[in-house]
Amino acid sequence: MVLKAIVIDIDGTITNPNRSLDLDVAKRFRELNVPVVLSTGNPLCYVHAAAKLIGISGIVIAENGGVVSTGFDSPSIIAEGKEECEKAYELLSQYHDLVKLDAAYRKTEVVLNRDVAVEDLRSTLSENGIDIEIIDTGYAIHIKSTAMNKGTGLLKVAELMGLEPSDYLAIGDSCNDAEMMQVAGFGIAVGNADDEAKQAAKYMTQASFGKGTLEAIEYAISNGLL
Ligand SMILES: O=C(O)COP(=O)(O)O
Ligand SMILES: [Mg+2]
Repeated sequence: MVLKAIVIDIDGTITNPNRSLDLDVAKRFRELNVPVVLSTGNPLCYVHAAAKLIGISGIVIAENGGVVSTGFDSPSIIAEGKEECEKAYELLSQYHDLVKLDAAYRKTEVVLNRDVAVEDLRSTLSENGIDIEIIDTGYAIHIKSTAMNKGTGLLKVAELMGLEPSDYLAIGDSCNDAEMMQVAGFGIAVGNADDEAKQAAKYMTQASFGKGTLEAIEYAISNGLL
């Protein structure tokens, strides 16, 4: 066994196409003898509820690395940058019709409904000389600081768990998983993954969504990685 833990995305990776949790994945996590860390673009309350119900670690990565929780009942590490995201949002909303998501819960990002083209948002920002990242995960558009991502989140999580980032198997489906896969010891993209996630991964499963994750875990075990 080379790897000592799993860090894994939520939407598109442990879910079904309708965003419901794949129950076979939850069951499989409980049988594993390595810790499983959820890593998501969703806010902390969402991922903590998911982790508690699945029955896995309260150490999680939320808001694309902006928020790293040190446990269910312990304080979180919250990155700087919310203010610059709000400024970018104010500017963008002068040119585009935008709908904010989860605004009450977000500590580090501004997140938008996917009814606007990201390329148009990026053009508006660059025309106005604003250096901020805009990503589309397939589930939401995130206005985020360039200083944090799931890869920087994994560095913090590894430190909290007394492990190296290279000790983790990273599994994901989208552009926001790329840095985490690059920092981890081995990255697997599920079959429904976007091009950026596929490029960052060392292996891609045939199956998609939660079934892809089940395949990824079996691949890692049968190849002596887990
Ligand atoms: O928050 C999103 O946009 C997608 O969430 P995910 O990182 O769990 O896939
Ligand atoms: Mg995802």
